[in-house]
Amino acid sequence: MKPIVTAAEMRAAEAAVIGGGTSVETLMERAGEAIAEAAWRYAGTAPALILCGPGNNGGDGYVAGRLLRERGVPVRIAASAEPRTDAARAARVAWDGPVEPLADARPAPLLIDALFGTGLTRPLDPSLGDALDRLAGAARYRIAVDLPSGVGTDDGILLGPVPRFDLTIALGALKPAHRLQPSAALCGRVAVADIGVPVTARLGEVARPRLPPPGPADNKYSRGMVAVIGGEMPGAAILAATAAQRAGAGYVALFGGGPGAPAALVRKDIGDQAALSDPRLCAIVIGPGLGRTEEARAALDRALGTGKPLLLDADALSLLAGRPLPRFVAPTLMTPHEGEFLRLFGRIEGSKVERARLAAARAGAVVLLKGADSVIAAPDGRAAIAPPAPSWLASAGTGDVLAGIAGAMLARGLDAFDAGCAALWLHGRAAEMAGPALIADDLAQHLAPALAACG
Ligand SMILES: NC(=O)C1=CN([C@@H]2O[C@H](COP(=O)(O)OP(=O)(O)OC[C@H]3O[C@@H](n4cnc5c(N)ncnc54)[C@H](O)[C@@H]3O)[C@@H](O)[C@H]2O)[C@@H](O)CC1
Ligand SMILES: Nc1ncnc2c1ncn2[C@@H]1O[C@H](COP(=O)(O)OP(=O)(O)O)[C@@H](O)[C@H]1O
Ligand SMILES: [K+]
Repeated sequence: MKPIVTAAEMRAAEAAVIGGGTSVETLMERAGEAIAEAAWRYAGTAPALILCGPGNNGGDGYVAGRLLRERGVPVRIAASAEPRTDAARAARVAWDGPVEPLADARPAPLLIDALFGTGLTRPLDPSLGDALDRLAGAARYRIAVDLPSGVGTDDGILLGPVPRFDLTIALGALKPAHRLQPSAALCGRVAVADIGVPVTARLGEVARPRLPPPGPADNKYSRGMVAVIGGEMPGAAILAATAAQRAGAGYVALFGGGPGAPAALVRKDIGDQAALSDPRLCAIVIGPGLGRTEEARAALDRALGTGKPLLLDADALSLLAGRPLPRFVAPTLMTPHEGEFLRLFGRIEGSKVERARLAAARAGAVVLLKGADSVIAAPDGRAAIAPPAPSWLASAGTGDVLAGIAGAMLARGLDAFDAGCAALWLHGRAAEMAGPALIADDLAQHLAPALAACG
């Protein structure tokens, strides 16, 4: 997993490197080199305007300006304030060109935003925000140093209006704001620059899972047997069941549910307790299309009573809301969207990562909080953010598909956190391949190549 570090973790990592004998100036020089290199590759010799703030983010900007100029790029620098750190002051002195006041700066084809990075603590002064917006709007290429100025590093909120960038150079490591909305959408492409600062993080980006294909010793049961419990809306359960099949489960049984499913789907009666207790059954997916009737509640209680690994989604989550959560005896993965999350856990303050973490600890289950920036957290503190996925996923039924994939991952023996991570990756990859205007049904047919990439 690529590490994702908070501002405090990044500061601690930098302090450790500095304590080991590397100067801040050296780190700033490396950051400036990375920015100059990226700008050169991206915009060539297009004239640049670099906006420098008072901290080390601004310092990175002065270094990048000097190095771009050495490459023959016409560079102008505009500052919002005098440098306030020793390293930024030194970088300012080493820049031998003029520094314009930001308010009067004229735009240039390439805009590099080095106003604020991880040190931003309060909303931008409106005049500063206006200047950034004006200059970014008039530029052809927009690059942010570390972060777009005006975003909250750890929660991705916008502390004022923030323009859209084409490229963001994340220094040392990804920060939550590069992956959490709304800021993630404003970063453009995010490139991580190695500045020689090793980081340790409690959070990561969901990575491609290792899912080896079946071997000669496998049979349909050993590959994972999944039960999907149907209900009032049969389409949703069929989407989940088909996804479980295409995500590699060897045997998928649909309990209840209507017509139109693949012939390979084994059909069971909704109340078939013996089949649900089959010792070969490795995971139960319940919620998509379940409904909230008394029959649905009874089906949920039966599933909870089996003590088997569970994927709880949609109506199963709504049925659990408003009463104390049961104590889950087997690995359990909950996949709420924001509405279901609110119903289940009430209002929780903090970033999406903190909210998912707290909910997981409270539930004693892994919580995968869906959205354009899906976050997964385990009760033991593990947490990850999904890589960006196509917004075409905002389409009815795609969550049912995710639930089915996750059921297959649980059934193949992954723990609930790893199962959720693997499902997120496969789901996103299948969506990329399905392309524009995808519908949930399309995702299943793209799971095969996604899965093949994980072998
Ligand atoms: N510390 C280090 O060793 C390194 C830091 N690097 C860069 O340094 C950045 C962090 O530097 P800093 O901690 O100096 O922080 P920033 O440069 O992000 O900004 C901090 C400064 O802005 C002021 N400030 C905060 N919010 C403000 C607001 N709304 N309006 C006006 N002023 C405001 C603070 O009082 C402080 O003076 C990183 O994002 C990265 O770009 C890199 O140079 C690599 C090495
Ligand atoms: N704008 C978006 N960008 C990327 N993924 C999204 C976006 N909106 C929703 N998704 C994903 O699509 C799925 C929708 O699931 P859900 O809300 O449960 O819908 P449904 O119940 O109709 O299946 C989730 O996996 C979610 O993360
Ligand atoms: K910046």
